[in-house]
Amino acid sequence: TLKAAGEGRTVAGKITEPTGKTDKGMIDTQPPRGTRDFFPEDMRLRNWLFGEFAAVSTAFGFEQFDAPVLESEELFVRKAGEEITDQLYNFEDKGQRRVALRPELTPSLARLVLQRGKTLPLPAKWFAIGQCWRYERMTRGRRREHYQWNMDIVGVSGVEAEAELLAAVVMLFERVGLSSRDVGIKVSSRKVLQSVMSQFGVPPESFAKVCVIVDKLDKIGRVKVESELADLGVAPSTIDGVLSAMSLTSLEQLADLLGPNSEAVQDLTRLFQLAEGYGYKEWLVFDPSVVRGLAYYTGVVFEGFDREGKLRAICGGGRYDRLLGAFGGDNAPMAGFGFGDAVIVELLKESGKLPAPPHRVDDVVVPLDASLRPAASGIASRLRRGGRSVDLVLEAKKMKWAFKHAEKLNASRLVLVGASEWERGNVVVKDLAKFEQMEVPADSLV
Ligand SMILES: Nc1ccc(Br)nc1
Repeated sequence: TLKAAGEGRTVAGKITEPTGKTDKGMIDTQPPRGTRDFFPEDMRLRNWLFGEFAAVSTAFGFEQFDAPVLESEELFVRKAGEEITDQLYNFEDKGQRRVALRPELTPSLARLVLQRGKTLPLPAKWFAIGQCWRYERMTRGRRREHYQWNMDIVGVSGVEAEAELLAAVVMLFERVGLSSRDVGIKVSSRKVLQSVMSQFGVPPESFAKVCVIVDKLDKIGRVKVESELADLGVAPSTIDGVLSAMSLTSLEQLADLLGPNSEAVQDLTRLFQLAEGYGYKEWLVFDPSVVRGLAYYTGVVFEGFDREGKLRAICGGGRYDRLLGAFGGDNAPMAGFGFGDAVIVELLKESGKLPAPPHRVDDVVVPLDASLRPAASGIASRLRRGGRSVDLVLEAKKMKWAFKHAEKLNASRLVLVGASEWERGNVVVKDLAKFEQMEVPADSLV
């Protein structure tokens, strides 16, 4: 007997062996810990969402790329204490190579850009939708994989690149039915932190680590942030300076703190001006507490959030002008974002905006007699070659069953191949939307 168990169904019986076989000799039908199966109904939703991702990227003239899920570990080894590298899904393969399942797509993008080198026409505007992995102790029971949509611009040093990327994020939100009342995008720049830290004499080499620690403020609280910064040798007075800068609420206040000529103020002022031109300024919120947790960001950073504050960041991104240099190449200005497939679905579900794309076909073709199967198959082939999706009934079925089957498949038409009509070279076509039935020459059917 099948019983529903957790998220999937298993044959009755307890798992008795390390291989996961039950005492009934059945394999464990659940996917590996932290991973998901996509049944057809899940796949239809995923295809819809990824279709929206790709449609936005295409609307912005971006080209799609991909790279292996499996990468050399060295691509992701960074010494800034990031969660993403602490949870790297890495291992040694049978050739004693240190490899890892990619936790993000940006280092792979950088590798491909370096591979093309000077032959890559700039600016390059690339997007990808790829599965990314982390290995987290299951104590927290979180997923170990998700799909991430990335858009990146290589070769544009001005915040025009970030403005374009933010426009793409806004377009996605609008296409899936969300407004600036539902979600917003917090925007800041790491140059804020950089300016404050240099005012307090913090050495530049600590910059990435300080950002990673400060990014955890919401998660671990001020006391722990202060102690981790103190472990880095950052004086309490500096911490006060950093944290007070992060509590500013306007660009005017930022200009008072850093001076109107600070790069952070100029970048952000320009960015908000550009947002006005695109018409999405009301989606943006200046929030200097946003630093993002990736070590390689160097400038503007941003993250999408639900205004009810119930969920984790929906997406995140920013400028990272020194990643190619970190890989031993010549630097080029780069900016991009990552947009996961999980939080957005949670948000749409909670807002009652999650679509449930149905399985449907255009036509159901059914031979009403075994001798008419070759004729029915020929009709199905011709309809398919003409671009229609056709469910050809593969077993001997009566008309009543075929009718119910066509309705279940949300078909537009039911094509009945019956002996008497076929003798006249005809078939019966039931239009299931208009509830009409016609006998038509088989050869005329398209
Ligand atoms: N980086 C990363 C990978 C996989 C998941 Br789930 N979350 C974050």
